[in-house]
Amino acid sequence: MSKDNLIEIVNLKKYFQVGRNATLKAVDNVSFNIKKGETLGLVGESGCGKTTCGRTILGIYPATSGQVLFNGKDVHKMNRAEKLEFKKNAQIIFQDPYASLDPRMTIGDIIGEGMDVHLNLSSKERQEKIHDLLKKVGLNPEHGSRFPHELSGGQRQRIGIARALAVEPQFIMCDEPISALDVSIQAQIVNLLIKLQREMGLTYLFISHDLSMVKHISDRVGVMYLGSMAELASNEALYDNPLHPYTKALISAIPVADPSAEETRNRIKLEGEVPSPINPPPGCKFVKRCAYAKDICHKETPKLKEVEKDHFVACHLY
Ligand SMILES: Nc1ncnc2c1ncn2[C@@H]1O[C@H](COP(=O)(O)OP(=O)(O)OP(=O)(O)O)[C@@H](O)[C@H]1O
Repeated sequence: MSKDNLIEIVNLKKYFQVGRNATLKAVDNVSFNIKKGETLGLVGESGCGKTTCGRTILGIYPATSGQVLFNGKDVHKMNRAEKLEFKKNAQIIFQDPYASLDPRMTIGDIIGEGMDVHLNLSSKERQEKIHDLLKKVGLNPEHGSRFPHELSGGQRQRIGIARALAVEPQFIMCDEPISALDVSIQAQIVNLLIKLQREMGLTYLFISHDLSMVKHISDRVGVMYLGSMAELASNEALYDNPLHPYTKALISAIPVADPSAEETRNRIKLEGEVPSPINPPPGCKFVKRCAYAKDICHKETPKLKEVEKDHFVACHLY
């Protein structure tokens, strides 16, 4: 394992058994790394496997096969003590700031809960840390005695962030952390995450279907489709020089602010529905979402390969 990597994911599969005979391949042989201190964005249409991938990395779901190495240790083979340490080091920020905070607990106790398990603090230290965290995420110490229903959506997501930070993690999986928020609040939350990352040296997996927000926050970006990685590259390479036809289509659909530019730009239409991951199309699974499909594209789904330095793509055309 390279010492630059915090996380290495090798041939990860997460299959769900649905009904008696069907298998849903939510994550199907995915490999990538997350470097220390970077943000890896994971994008793709609804149901492509982003959340399942993140949850399997965190060990919330057992892997069907493959490995997730965190600081060189396999997350799915850790003993009790290692698991406890991993739970402290790898936190999650949830999509829905309304459902993810216990309405019966005060904000202070929500933030303090993880500290009680993982940090050995006196009650004075605990209180001071809660106050510091509230300030760090742009709230006041007085918010600590309030309940979630007294706060706005943006404020609640700030609490979700403070809760994740409370146990001093190395890694945070941000699972669509802004999609339930008003557009006006979304940039504030993303900028807060960027600021905290710089201050605390955090590593993020940022899951979203909002390609412009992912561009804003990520160092590298992976594009998922039907449980597979279509393309993985640096932020600049992916947005300025997308190689996979599917990535090209997704990027061409990003809304632009200028209506006159909207008329002239070359939008690649994604026709029809995403196929079911229970019954993906035969041959290359990307074929239904590929504007350039040729005869060769009916061979099996190609593996992700490096076609330019640090630019990986799974496509027969390369
Ligand atoms: N516990 C589960 N049991 C069975 N199928 C599941 C389970 N969780 C997810 N799936 C299926 O796995 C596939 C991937 O789902 P997942 O939530 O990971 O996608 P996603 O890309 O995060 O989508 P979204 O953006 O809508 O959250 C979907 O077809 C989903 O229905």
